[in-house]
Amino acid sequence: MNLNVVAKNISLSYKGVEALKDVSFTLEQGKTYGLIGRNGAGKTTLLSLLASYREPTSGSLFIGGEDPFENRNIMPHVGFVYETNYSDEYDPPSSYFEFAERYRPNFDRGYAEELASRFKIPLNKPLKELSSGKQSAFNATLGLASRSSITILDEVYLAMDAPTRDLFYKEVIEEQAQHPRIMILSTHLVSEMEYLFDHVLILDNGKLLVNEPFDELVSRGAAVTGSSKVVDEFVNGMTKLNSQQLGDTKSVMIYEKLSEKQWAEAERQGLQIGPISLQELFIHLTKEELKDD
Ligand SMILES: Nc1ncnc2c1ncn2[C@@H]1O[C@H](COP(=O)(O)OP(=O)(O)OP(=O)(O)O)[C@@H](O)[C@H]1O
Repeated sequence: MNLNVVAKNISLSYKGVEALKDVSFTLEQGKTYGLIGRNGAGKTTLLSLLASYREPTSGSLFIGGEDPFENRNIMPHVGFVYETNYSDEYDPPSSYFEFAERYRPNFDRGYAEELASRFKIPLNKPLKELSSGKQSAFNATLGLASRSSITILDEVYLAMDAPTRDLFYKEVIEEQAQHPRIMILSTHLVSEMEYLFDHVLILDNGKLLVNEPFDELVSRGAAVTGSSKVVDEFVNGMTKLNSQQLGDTKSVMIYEKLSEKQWAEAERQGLQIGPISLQELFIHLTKEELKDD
């Protein structure tokens, strides 16, 4: 079943709050998407549409060519896991696995138990008694082992410690190799997760600011460093994200695909051009006002 996602001009308003504004994108099987945005940018709102928890106020959303809302052909194939409050949950992980086995067509119980063992999650202890890190790892386990064609993980990694997150990232890569699907990872941990992303979506105040393959996006960011006057002349007319100066040395972050001619010109003028990370792009693209100095 080819369950690609096509979103066209989607907007969603809560009472008085326009959380998503005219957002369009497509998602393809086999790719891992990084969904990034500042607090309140609309990430969870967007994911709740994909999971059919809500309907858009306007625009259209298709999964596998069909409207997913209350659609029994589609919903079992969309797995949405997010930080859940288990403080009143007496059921143990094993009960959730039984439930998932019944309702998730691709759920792999053997893999879920293997992951639980690697994450050291006790299978028969009430969820309310697990530490928050183990609860997060349990959520990630459910998401990975469900092997849903559309697997959505909304910030489930925040409470995990660093070694557990590392284990989780390795599983994401391994799962995409063995059981390719659409994986959407919503996160604030941009710097440590960026190597997982094939494609990046950046939401900013409900608008889709970036919708690009990871490699293309980062190749458009660069830090130009050199003598202040030469740098200023070189970056004149380019989109500038940030600048720093120490004595006569200036470094300007640009958001621009440089041509071969520009690279050669930079070299001729003794300028250094270095890469910038997705995290830096994210910080500067979504700050309140772009600097223009
Ligand atoms: N149920 C709701 N009722 C009213 N407004 C809401 C509701 N849920 C979210 N919002 C508003 O919609 C906007 C987007 O919220 P959303 O939770 O989608 O952002 P987010 O990017 O997931 O944020 P965070 O990173 O803080 O989790 C915010 O302004 C938020 O206050």
